[in-house]
Amino acid sequence: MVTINVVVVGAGYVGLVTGLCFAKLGHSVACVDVDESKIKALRQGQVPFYEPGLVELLGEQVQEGRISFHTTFPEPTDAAMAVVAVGTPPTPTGSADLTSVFMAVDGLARALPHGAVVAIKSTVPVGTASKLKERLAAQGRPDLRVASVPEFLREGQAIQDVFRPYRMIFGVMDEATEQMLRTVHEGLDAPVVVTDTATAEMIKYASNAFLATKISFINEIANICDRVGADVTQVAYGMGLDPRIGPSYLRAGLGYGGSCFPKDTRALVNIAGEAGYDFQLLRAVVEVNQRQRLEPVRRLKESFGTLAGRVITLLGVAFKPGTDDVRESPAIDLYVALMAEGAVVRMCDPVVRRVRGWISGASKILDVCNDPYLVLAGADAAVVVTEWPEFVALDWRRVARFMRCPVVFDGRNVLKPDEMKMAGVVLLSVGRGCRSPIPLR
Ligand SMILES: NC(=O)c1ccc[n+]([C@@H]2O[C@H](COP(=O)([O-])OP(=O)(O)OC[C@H]3O[C@@H](n4cnc5c(N)ncnc54)[C@H](O)[C@@H]3O)[C@@H](O)[C@H]2O)c1
Ligand SMILES: O=c1ccn([C@@H]2O[C@H](COP(=O)(O)OP(=O)(O)O[C@H]3O[C@H](CO)[C@@H](O)[C@H](O)[C@H]3O)[C@@H](O)[C@H]2O)c(=O)[nH]1
Repeated sequence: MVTINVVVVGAGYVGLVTGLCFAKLGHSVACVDVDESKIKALRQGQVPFYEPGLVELLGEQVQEGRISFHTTFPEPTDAAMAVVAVGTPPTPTGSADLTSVFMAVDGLARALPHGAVVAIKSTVPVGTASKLKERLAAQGRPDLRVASVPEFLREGQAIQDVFRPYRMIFGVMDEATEQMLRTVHEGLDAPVVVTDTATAEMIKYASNAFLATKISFINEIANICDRVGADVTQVAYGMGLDPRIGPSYLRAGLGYGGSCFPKDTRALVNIAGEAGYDFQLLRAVVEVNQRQRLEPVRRLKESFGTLAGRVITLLGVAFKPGTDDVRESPAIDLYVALMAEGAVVRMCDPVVRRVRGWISGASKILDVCNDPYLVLAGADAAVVVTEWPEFVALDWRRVARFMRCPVVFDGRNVLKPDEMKMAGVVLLSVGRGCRSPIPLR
């Protein structure tokens, strides 16, 4: 195999895991990040976020001497390929903010040797690779080759997704770039789709938008199930057995969160709008998702009458299990909405320790407890926001005894109704056929 020198710009979820993957494949990797504390931690073998298996993989590759961490570009570098994996957060209008991508590419323009490949892994609007090519040419670097190599990893299982991807998309402008990408990815066993860069960029957005659509669709079905007395978990199972539909992304609940689906769906609505097209379907997907997050507030209000003074415990703050990422977590919207109703809100999560939330127009740091029994004691209701196995495995009989009112809203449909009934819990769920308000003491 050929060893390639690779520079990875951005050492977050995507950059770090990608860098480690290339290192493991035998390449020599330099990771660059502007965040000094992140680089310092990585040099000490610490991963500044929670991702299963990453600390071990980092330790192994540092030991092998195949990966190094920097706060500035090694200038000039002999890297034949650079990967751009910096953040592309949403602007207030919902489109992707490309400031970090431009900074990264401008840095690479000064650092890379002749003919190197600049592979964009950040999720960027369709047409960005072409614009970056022009930007590089304007800086006297028409020789640099720009590619779009979107990333599809899921947080919480990032290593598995990067080492065993469902597919690899190589958006290229010439054959030499395709060849370089094939060489660098040699050893990964997945179908390769070679396209132009705009198509590759669209594959990324369309994939996320489609998965988000499945989620909003099943949440709509769930809301109807509640009104007509059907069980959405069985509906999803029955639907998913049809291979044309498939079982994945049909778990009804409090909707999607995280750093990608919310941002990328809004960005695609914007991309369409800027191209003169109204993406009606996706706009509805976004709207349904926003409404779904607050379903527990409506349902608890129906039952309690008012939430003023009620103690409500949110079980789960991370946007999904297996990560400490709280970006766009439904828990934060729920916290704010419950506080606005006058409730006393407590939060619990096995890995998140604190979270920032906008309360009454001010940004506040909110503490998160890691002992569910502590925050459930004396509570009037609990909401399962994140389906951590720790919450499913609670001694619910014990919990029901020491909650003031043993009401649990299962926002992820992970608790077993029969077991909860036996434990003495009043269970509310999403789409399992119980819409009528349960009058509560
Ligand atoms: N997180 C995911 O699951 C995921 C999956 C697929 C694609 N993506 C996309 O990949 C991109 C990165 O996402 P992430 O979650 O890894 O972000 P992140 O915020 O975890 O990491 C981005 C890193 O880039 C660094 N950075 C910013 N500007 C820089 C610069 N000019 N030079 C060097 N470093 C710089 C930041 O300090 C940060 O450490 C985004 O576009 C995202 O949409 C994310
Ligand atoms: O049936 C389902 C499946 C997921 N979710 C929610 O959807 C969100 C996203 O979940 P997941 O896809 O597992 O997490 P991410 O790490 O955000 O990964 C998505 O976003 C990444 C960033 O673009 C992509 O790379 C991945 O392919 C894509 O799955 C989470 O809030 C989940 O709770 C549901 O509500 N129901």
